[in-house]
Amino acid sequence: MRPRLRRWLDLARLLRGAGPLPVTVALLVSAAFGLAPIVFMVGMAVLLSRVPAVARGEAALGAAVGLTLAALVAQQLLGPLQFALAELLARRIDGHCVQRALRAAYTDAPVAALERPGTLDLLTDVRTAIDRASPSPGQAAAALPALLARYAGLAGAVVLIAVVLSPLAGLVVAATALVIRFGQRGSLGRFAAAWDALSPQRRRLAYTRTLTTGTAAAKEIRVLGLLGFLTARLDTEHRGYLDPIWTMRRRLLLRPFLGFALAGLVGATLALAAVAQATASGELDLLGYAVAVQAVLVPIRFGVYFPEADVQTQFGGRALAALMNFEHAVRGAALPGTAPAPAPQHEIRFTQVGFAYPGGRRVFTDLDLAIPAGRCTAIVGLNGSGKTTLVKLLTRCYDPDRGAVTVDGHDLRDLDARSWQQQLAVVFQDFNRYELSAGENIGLGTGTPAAWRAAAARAGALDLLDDLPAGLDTPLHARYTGGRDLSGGQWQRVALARALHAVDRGARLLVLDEPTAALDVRAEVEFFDRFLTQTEGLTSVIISHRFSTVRRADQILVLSDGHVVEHGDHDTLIAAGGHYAEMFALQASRFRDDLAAAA
Ligand SMILES: Nc1ncnc2c1ncn2[C@@H]1O[C@H](COP(=O)(O)OP(=O)(O)OP(=O)(O)O)[C@@H](O)[C@H]1O
Repeated sequence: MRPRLRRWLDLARLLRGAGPLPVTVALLVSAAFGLAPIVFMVGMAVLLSRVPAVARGEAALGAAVGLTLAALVAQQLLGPLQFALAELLARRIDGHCVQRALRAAYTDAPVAALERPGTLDLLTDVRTAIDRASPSPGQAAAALPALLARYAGLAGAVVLIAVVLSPLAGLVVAATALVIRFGQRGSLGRFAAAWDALSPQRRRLAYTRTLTTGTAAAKEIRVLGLLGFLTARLDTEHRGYLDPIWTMRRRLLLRPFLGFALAGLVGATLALAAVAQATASGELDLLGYAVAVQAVLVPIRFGVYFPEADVQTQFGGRALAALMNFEHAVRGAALPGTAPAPAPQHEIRFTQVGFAYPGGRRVFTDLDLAIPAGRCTAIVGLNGSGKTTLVKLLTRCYDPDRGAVTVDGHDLRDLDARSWQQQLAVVFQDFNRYELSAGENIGLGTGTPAAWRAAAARAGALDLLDDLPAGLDTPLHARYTGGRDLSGGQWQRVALARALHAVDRGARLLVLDEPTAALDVRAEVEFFDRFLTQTEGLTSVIISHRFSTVRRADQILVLSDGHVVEHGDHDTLIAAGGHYAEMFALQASRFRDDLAAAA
């Protein structure tokens, strides 16, 4: 955790994101709001000390009355204004923080960095704060002017006490206020640190809550009768989280609060005793007495938490620290390479590639394979053989820890990751189903409706689009008015259209990871026939665990346990009578049955 002073400075620096004018106005309003009670105090003291003159309505007191009333009105008006300005600053600053988090997560961060549990935790903390489920960095920074108001009030009161009573009394009162204040903040800081340590419990609880109250698992909860199990689970998670919180509250907040309240009482008693003694000895006239008694009470208010600032600065400050640590972590892990990536002209080659997921077992030890440019390569293998991991290395979600992936002899690690990824059109196995219109799901911010329809036609998704209530404009989720949800196979066609649209826009390597897993048998056959014709001349890689569907590919690589165990075209592999021939025969008989059933 960053040193305390650094964290305050980091927060103050965030204020720049809100623009100079709102910040200046907020600081001035807060200073005035903090000093208004002091002005009111002096005005009241003047009026109290001249009660008979007030009763006679002497004009000489008009200034005191005016000042007192102005201070009273200012207190009433400036409070809400300070609140509104804080909200404005917080919103603006949080907007900048969202940009920073997005930039770090999606530009600087390779997927490998995002999958590290520590980094993921930081990102989750940032997201929770930005969603305002806990105080945000913007709220923390916007609370700084509110703190200024409090300290301006304290400074005013201390000056008054020093002037009317004695500098020593002013010092005692200031010291008492600051001891209570820093003590309370310290307790809050320790509470926040202990709260952080409970994040695994908090996440489990949040997950169980979402599970029980969301729609994702509603079907299974009903049909499998999981309500009792989940309710008990929710109860256990609640206890696991809330019991330690309450213990911490008593230990870290309540007991120190009682101690500091006692310290405040002692300080105030000493100050009031000094007021009594000075009054008795005649050193203090009525005006001085009235000022001192009110001023002594101001620092006592430092014995409570400031609802407008404390939780915000404490927890929002931690969220900012999480954001800064996240930026640091992903920048440190950024993929190397700056050279612009060439489009593959000759081949992409994996040479002696080794790779293991962080903390996981080794997926590849010495993987060797070549993907010729302008041809279709199919990679087949059983579940867990490493096919998707190969796609992740090819798309530079990760870099290998041994060996190299090269494009026409250029090591991918020397190339700028973004420029390489711009050459790719990819449908991942777990591709995203965006809650956007059908057209936007294909174009994702690029192209025209005509281009989307052309890509959809090639992906076999045109009938599907024409069947939607508002065609390309139909939102692809039932929760939106006029929206429509799609079946797994229909979504897969939309994802294919998205990839083919990317090819139209200049992508030079098409990678499809299990593109037909959700299609029925007839659609799968159709897809491959159409796909190979339409992508002729394009470098394409198709991953599948169905051996029987990729036989028309120019080259088939059989992956087993992280190694290419066979390669060649379909006829060569069948003639070889190895693993491919065996799996093909096994799956093809099933495939024929399914096809016959579909026909
Ligand atoms: N993010 C990850 N972290 C740790 N291990 C992983 C991760 N993703 C995959 N693995 C492991 O890597 C191995 C290869 O997985 P991969 O997903 O590449 O296989 P696959 O051939 O694509 O399988 P499938 O056909 O089921 O999609 C498996 O043992 C898997 O458990």
